[in-house]
Amino acid sequence: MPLIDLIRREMTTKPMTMLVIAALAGVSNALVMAIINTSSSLADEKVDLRTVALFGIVVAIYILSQRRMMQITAIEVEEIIHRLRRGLIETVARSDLLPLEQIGRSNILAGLIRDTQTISQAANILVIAAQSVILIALAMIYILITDRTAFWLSTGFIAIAVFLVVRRLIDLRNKYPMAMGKENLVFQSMRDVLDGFKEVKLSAARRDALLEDMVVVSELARDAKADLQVKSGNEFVFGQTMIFLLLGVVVFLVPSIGDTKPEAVVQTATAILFIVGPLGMVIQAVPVLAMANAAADNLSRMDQTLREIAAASATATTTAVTPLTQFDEIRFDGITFAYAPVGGVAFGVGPFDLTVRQGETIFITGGNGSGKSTLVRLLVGLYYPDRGMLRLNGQVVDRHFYDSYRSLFSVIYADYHLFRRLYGITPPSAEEFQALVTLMEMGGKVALDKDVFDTIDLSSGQRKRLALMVSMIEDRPILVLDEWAADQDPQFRRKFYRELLPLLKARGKTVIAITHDDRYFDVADRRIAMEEGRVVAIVEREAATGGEDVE
Ligand SMILES: Nc1ncnc2c1ncn2[C@@H]1O[C@H](COP(=O)(O)OP(=O)(O)OP(=O)(O)O)[C@@H](O)[C@H]1O
Repeated sequence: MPLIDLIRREMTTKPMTMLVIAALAGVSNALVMAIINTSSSLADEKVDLRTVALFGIVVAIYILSQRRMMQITAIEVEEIIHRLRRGLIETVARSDLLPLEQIGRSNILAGLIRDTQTISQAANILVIAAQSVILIALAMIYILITDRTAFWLSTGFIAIAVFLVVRRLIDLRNKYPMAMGKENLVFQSMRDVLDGFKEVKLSAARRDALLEDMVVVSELARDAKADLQVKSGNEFVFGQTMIFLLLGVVVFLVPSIGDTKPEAVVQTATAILFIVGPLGMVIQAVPVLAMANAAADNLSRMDQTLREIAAASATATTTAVTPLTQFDEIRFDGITFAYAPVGGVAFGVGPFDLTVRQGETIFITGGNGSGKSTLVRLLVGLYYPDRGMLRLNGQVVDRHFYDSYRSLFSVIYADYHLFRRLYGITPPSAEEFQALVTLMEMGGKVALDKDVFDTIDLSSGQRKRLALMVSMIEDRPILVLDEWAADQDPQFRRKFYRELLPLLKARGKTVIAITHDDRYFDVADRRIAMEEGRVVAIVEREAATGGEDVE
């Protein structure tokens, strides 16, 4: 069972310790019942102080052991979930981009948020159910000592009830993952509404269509889950009915067979009444267990997939990566790459035969979908070539060297993510940061407190400037920019091409920029023109178009 495997694999408290504490709580709970039961049947006699003292001790043991049990469970479960989350995030961080894109963000988030929460919420119910089992077992022993006939009848009855309930619940087992799958779809729709909120807000037609779609998936999830709850509820009622029948048997049938004394009937009936609650808990816990099990299964399968992806990436992330601070030359020899086919058609790029030398400013140009970003992803080591050789300073870059290789690049993707913190980057001095703010014309817009920006709520052009500032602080040998200037105003765009790129070049940086700004093509040492995944021209030092760079 995935949940049990998960708990056994991850639990740090010894199972024996758990068992002893659970048994203590269960036994003390049962003893409370036994003392009350025995004393109440002797109600006409004088109160025995020793019994009262024993009662007090047993209650104290119950309080201590039950609290300890709950405490251990809460801490253990949250620790397991913490480690699971951490493991998943670490594996995600070690994985390669392409397979991660295929799993999809929604699925990874569902695992990280919903499934871990399901397990966390189930933990207490499961502990109480486990204790209930102990309690039921002890009550049965009590009944056995009190009256054999009643014991065998009760055992038979409970066995049949448990068998029937479990068999009916097993039928429901496969429905849990299905219901969760339906909920995943709701989760994706929710993300659509939240991520696309601005688009949704502006179009009533889009909003209505999206909501309609969401209502359909939500209704499917509702029906699947309600169906489960109703069936689980029926099982609960069925289980309780079995108990009532059992009580009936003990009270009406037991005295007429065998030689059971009337007080034994009372004691047995009281003991059975006492286990009504625990039996209900066990029955209720079965669907919870099934849900937590499905969640654990989902998590372990995702963990397994992610681990396989991470292992296949075979990069050196497990060992410390020594960042490369310089290079002479990167070479692409006959490199090709193709995406997995979409609709039967696979987009491929290459073969590329290219060289990037230290200090060069290179532009990559071409129409939409011509493969520029794909080339950049190959260049910075996010995608691995299907064929061909990647060489750094003449040495072949094999997969084990990719992490070091990637450390050459600072990249601002078209869909870049701006972090509020300078994660993994040594913060600049106040003077250095101020100089950057002035250079990027960001005065009064952003401040750096140690390694945290006071805000990243900026205009899209300003956010791009801030991203460039971060790259300059990061100070890696190669800066890759994907249409960086696209959302800059004409003046700053001009500054970018005419001042910033030459400045970076003067500082010895290699810049590779995807651009459509043809009036500035002369800034590049080389321009690589692409069409349909292939390089169609390499233009060395283009002539300036002449005239002012006015847009
Ligand atoms: N993650 C992906 N999975 C499958 N195919 C993809 C993926 N990303 C891109 N493609 C395919 O690769 C082609 C080239 O995409 P790419 O992003 O490299 O183009 P581009 O030249 O950068 O375009 P643009 O100027 O529009 O940014 C696309 O037309 C698409 O068919």
